[in-house]
Amino acid sequence: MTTTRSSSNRPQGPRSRSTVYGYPRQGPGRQLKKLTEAYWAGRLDADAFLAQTRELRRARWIELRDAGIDEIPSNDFSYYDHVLDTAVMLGALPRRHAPALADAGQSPAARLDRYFALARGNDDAAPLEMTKWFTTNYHYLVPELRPDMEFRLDPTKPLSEFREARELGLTTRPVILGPVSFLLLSKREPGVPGDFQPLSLLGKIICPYLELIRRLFDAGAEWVQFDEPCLVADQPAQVLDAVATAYATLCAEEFRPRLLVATYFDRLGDALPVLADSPVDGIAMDITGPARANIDDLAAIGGIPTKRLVAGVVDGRNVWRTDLAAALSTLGTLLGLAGQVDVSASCSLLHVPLSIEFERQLDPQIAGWLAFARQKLEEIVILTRGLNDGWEAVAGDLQVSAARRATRLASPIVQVDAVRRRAAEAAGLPRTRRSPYAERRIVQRRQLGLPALPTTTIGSFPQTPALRAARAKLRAGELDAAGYEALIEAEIAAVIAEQEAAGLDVLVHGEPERNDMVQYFAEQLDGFLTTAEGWVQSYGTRYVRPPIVVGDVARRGPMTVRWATYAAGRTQKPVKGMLTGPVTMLAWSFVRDDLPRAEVARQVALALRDEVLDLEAAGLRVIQIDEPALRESLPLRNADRAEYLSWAVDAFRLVTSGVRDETQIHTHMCYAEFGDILQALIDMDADVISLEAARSDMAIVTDLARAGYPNDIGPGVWDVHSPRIPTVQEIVDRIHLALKECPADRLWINPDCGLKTRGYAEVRPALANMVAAARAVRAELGLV
Ligand SMILES: Nc1nc2c(c(=O)[nH]1)N[C@@H](CNc1ccc(C(=O)N[C@@H](CCC(=O)N[C@@H](CCC(=O)N[C@@H](CCC(=O)O)C(=O)O)C(=O)O)C(=O)O)cc1)CN2
Ligand code: MET
Ligand SMILES: [Zn+2]
Repeated sequence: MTTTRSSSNRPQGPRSRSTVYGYPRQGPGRQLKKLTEAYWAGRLDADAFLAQTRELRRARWIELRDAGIDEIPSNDFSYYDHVLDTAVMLGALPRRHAPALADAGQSPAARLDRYFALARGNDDAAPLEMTKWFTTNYHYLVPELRPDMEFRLDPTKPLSEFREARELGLTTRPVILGPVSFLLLSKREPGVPGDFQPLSLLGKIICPYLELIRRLFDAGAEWVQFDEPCLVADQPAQVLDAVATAYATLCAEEFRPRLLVATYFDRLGDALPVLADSPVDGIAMDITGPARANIDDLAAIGGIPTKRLVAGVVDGRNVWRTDLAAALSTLGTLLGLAGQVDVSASCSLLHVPLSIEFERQLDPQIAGWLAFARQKLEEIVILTRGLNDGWEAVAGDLQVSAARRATRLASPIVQVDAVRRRAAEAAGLPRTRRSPYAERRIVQRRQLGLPALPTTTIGSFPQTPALRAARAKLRAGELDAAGYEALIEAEIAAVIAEQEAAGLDVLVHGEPERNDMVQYFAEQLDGFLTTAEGWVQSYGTRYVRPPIVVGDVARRGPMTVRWATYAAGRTQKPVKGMLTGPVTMLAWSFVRDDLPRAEVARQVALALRDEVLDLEAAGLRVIQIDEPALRESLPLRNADRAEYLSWAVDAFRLVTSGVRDETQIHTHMCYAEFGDILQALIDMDADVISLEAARSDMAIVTDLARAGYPNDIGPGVWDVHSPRIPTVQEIVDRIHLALKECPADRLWINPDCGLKTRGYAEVRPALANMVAAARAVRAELGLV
């Protein structure tokens, strides 16, 4: 590695400062989850909840301060989601929640309940919709706007958090979702005409933002951060104009803190000159991965000599230790391109676990390769010191960093020759099924003996507290493997019986043995590490522990065959084997940074291909490979999309192309805008694809039909994200909608997604209604 040591004689200029945009909210041991769920269950009253969560915020600030972070954020904390917080702050709430608002008064308990009702719904009003936050596995709540919306600032949250931190002697930088991204991330409130564009509310929404910065200024804020992550996607001129207008207006305010516009997850592209020419005081940019293009783009416009640049050189989305020498060298380059250069992570640290220190079972050498949020703070502080005081001041740290990288690159678990050889040979494997779909479907129909409009589910059945408790006991050594497996068998038998009773056509084993659809496989594959405490917020109080792809991936042995065959042995009906696909395995893991993702995906695909063939050999005639993350991983910039889709589809086909024509391959996807990837869905050539559709009135079926989608489709007829039980009539109506666009002999009837977060009290009647609806439509059409 060659680096220039230019930063030790850095140009005269202000000293650099260390900062972050956000820190994990949950606290050690997922305190926030536990407090919130206790509050919801009535086990904790509002006062206690508020007092204890306040303590959690204090502890986070103290942690940042003690780590040596110079400029500490506030308002990055949230009880549920920061986009919802912004909507509440702006008074941008749908009408169906307005009565609750009016009744709520201003008591803290009433405010909390109203807030959680927006997130989770209540008897009177459905919640806001949840969707993926850019290319991450975090979900935000989608604000709903209408043309006549009157925004009204409620600055309680940012102001009180700012003051709480002040009590610790800290002047924080409030972090707030900026006006343009807020509007772009919102949608129309139900009932609003389709031609309404949320962005048209820009003129109105600026007023509460102006008032907010005045109020924060009065409270003593020196800087405010407005997040505009939407600027890293390709945006039309209209959006870029909106950015210019919005920030010109905000900066024209006389009594205001300085404004930092923060962007992350990719490069700024055309938005860079717009921000550079705007009067904002600082710009925060991602300087990792493809976003390193920001460096050349900055140079091309002559830098931002009058502004502050916050350089996100520490990857906020992955868990590898930063190459400190390389980062310091990058920072040295950036010094010439801005009035001031500060050091940060590429995005909020919300997307990584809290600290590697909690992984006590981990090999210390491997732990040394990893940086979770707390370790990233250390890296940011070291880099800032290096930038200010020269390389010599951090020579020891650079040495440790280099030594850790060296052990990683030389480790026998990182590169496994047999895996490399097999992956290289896989280039020659066919990627197509033996016969085209039109022929496969005939043999599959014949041997599966399914009725028209076959009914099935997406895989998981309720993950009961008893199952989770059993796994916890197994881990703690209070239950042995045999006892645990007996429990899982009993659960599978019960799930099969449930489905027989409901009258479903293609059954599943219910996934009771899986802690998570990604972690479960990662635990059984070489090359993956899993964590004990590496929780990352997925939505609200739900967390995941993303595994870490540390080395070459290979299957040790069959992973699902035991449970799949056990289930198949309990019924005459076909049972669907259930696997998580390669793209989703990568998307919901932290992936190694020393090998192209396409290559890692191919290794995972080969492992899954073996599993598929083992399931087939064991007699499973239907196998589903879930790819719910295929859409969310689509790169934000159009220019990067084709390459991604090409390897993603290739990996799926590598998993599935080895089976006989008789074996029916299903795939499943949820939470997504599929419009951009319709051709990829066709190219995957699954015999059956199930998709989320209930909430969007089956619109996906129209999209697929227009795109000429040729294979079977299972648009979800039951929105499993809501506790509501759909009626038979509602489901019949949805089937009718789907039948307008899809012939009956290619249509399946299933829920939107798995049932793991639901309870049997909902699942039982909803499945019965779903089967009754399918039967009613079959009868009506004279089909059997
Ligand atoms: N990786 C991933 N990403 C995804 C999804 C997904 O399924 N997996 N689905 C979407 C998001 N949906 C989600 C839906 C549910 C949960 C969820 O329920 N998470 C659980 C944890 C799931 C888990 O890891 N369970 C483990 C550990 C459970 C646990 O917390 N155990 C306790 C003890 C529990 C007890 O004694 O009862 C402990 O370790 O402290 C298990 O079952 O074994 C939670 O937050 O509570 C997460 C995401 C998109 N992204
Ligand atoms: C997030 S997609 C979930 C698919 C999985 N088979 C399940 O049913 O839970
Ligand atoms: Zn799903």
